[in-house]
Amino acid sequence: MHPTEHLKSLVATDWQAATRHPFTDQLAAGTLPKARMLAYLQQDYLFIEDFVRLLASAIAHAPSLPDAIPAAQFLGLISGPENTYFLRAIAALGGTTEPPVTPHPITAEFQALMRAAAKSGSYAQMIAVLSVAEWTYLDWASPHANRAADLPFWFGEWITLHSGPGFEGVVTYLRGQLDQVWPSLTPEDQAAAQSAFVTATRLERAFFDAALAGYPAA
Ligand SMILES: Cc1ncc(C[n+]2csc(CCO)c2C)c(N)n1
Repeated sequence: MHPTEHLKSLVATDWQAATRHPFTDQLAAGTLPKARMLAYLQQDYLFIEDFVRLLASAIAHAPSLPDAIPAAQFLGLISGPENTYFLRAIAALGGTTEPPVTPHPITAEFQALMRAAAKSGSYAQMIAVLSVAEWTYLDWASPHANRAADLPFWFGEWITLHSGPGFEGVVTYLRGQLDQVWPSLTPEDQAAAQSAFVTATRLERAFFDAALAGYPAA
C-alpha cells in the first residue's frame, strides 16, 4: 500500500464525513442557503491566504526543480482563477472581502496548522497538509461534476474548480511527493507528517460542520 493510502485508511471515519457532508450535498443540490455559502466563502478566503504561503514554502523545500514545477503552476492557478472566483462569488452573494471577517475557531485552528507546517522546515509535513486539503476536495466534488453547469456560478464553479483531469493531476502530484519522500523520513518525521495528515482531516470535517451550522459563536 502507498504511504498516502495508509494515511487515508487511518482517518477513514473523518475522511468519509468530510467528503460526504450535508454541506457539500446541499451545495451540489443548489439548496444551500446563500447566506451559508457566503459565510463559508468568507471563512475559506482566510484559509486560502495561509494555504498560498504554505504552498510557497513547499515549493521552496522541494527536493528538485521537477518536484517543484507542478506546485508552482498550481500556485498560479490559486492566485488567478481561484482567487477571482472568491472575489466574484463573495460579491454576487452580497458580501465583501475587506475588511476580512473574524476567523471562526476552526478556521483559526486550520491557520495555525498551516503556519506550523510552513515553518517546520519539513517538506513531508507541508505536503501532508496540502494533500489533505486537495484530496478531500477532489473526493467530495467529483461525484457532482456533471451537475455543476446547471447551478448558479457560486455553487457550480466551486465544484468544477475541484474536479476534472487538471485537479486530479494536482492531487496525484501531491500524493506522489509524499509517497516518494516517505521511505527516507526518520520515524520522528513520519510521525510528525502523520499527525499533520490526521489533524488536517479532522479540521476539514469540522470546517464543513461549522459552515453547515452557519458558524455559531463557539
Ligand atoms: C478548508 C479548505 N480545505 C481545502 C480547500 C481546497 N483548496 C484550497 S486551495 C485549493 C486550490 C485550488 O482550487 C483548494 C482545492 C479549501 N478551499 N478549503
